[in-house]
Amino acid sequence: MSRRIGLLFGSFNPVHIGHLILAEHFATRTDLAEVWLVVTPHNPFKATADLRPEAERLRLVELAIAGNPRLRAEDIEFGLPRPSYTIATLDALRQRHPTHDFVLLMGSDNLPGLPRWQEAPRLLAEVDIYVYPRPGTELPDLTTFPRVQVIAAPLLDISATYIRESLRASRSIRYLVPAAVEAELLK
Ligand SMILES: Nc1ncnc2c1ncn2[C@@H]1O[C@H](COP(=O)(O)OP(=O)(O)OP(=O)(O)O)[C@@H](O)[C@H]1O
Ligand SMILES: O=C(O)c1ccc[n+]([C@@H]2O[C@H](COP(=O)([O-])O)[C@@H](O)[C@H]2O)c1
Repeated sequence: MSRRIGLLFGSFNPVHIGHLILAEHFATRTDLAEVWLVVTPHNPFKATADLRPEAERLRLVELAIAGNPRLRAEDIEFGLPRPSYTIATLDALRQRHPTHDFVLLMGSDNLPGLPRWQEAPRLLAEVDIYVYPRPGTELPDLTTFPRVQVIAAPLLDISATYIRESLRASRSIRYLVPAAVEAELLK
């Protein structure tokens, strides 16, 4: 039987416990065997003033998940054309891991825009998507998304932006990121 692998895409600038709690939740409380944190390189359409180099963001994810056999840091997008379209990443992952069955993980805030993603009809036809409800977003009519399943997950109201702001203001990031990540960020 193929292994079902959840994909959590993000800039992880930097990774924080919100990401980790979410990843661990899907890896241990759904039918997924593993969750891979796919580090997205720079999105050319987004501001980058305080974006750490991709290799550094990947290393922080590796530090954060060290010793957890169900989580993995994935750098496949570093070698793909930019911007990173999810369908292209999925194709590349399937080519590299033909026996795995990939599932997209995303917050409900992403759903309304999904039909405008690259090759959306093929993406929506080919892959299961687990959507976790996010406060402040309403779920659209799911009949247009037959492969979408809504799965509640524990959410923390923190973001990488909050971590970056805290660092800039020399405020504590203790417990907001794993200790090893904190040590690296404070170097
Ligand atoms: N606290 C959180 N709870 C649930 N999902 C989250 C949380 N923080 C981020 N995510 C989701 O995790 C994925 C990767 O997040 P991303 O790297 O963009 O982090 P972020 O913390 O939202 O970053 P930033 O503040 O820089 O925009 C995205 O789909 C994002 O919506
Ligand atoms: O494939 C696409 O066309 C596409 C368009 C927008 C977003 N995405 C995916 O959604 C993730 C979050 O996007 P964003 O723009 O909300 O940061 C991003 O890392 C991509 O994996 C993908």
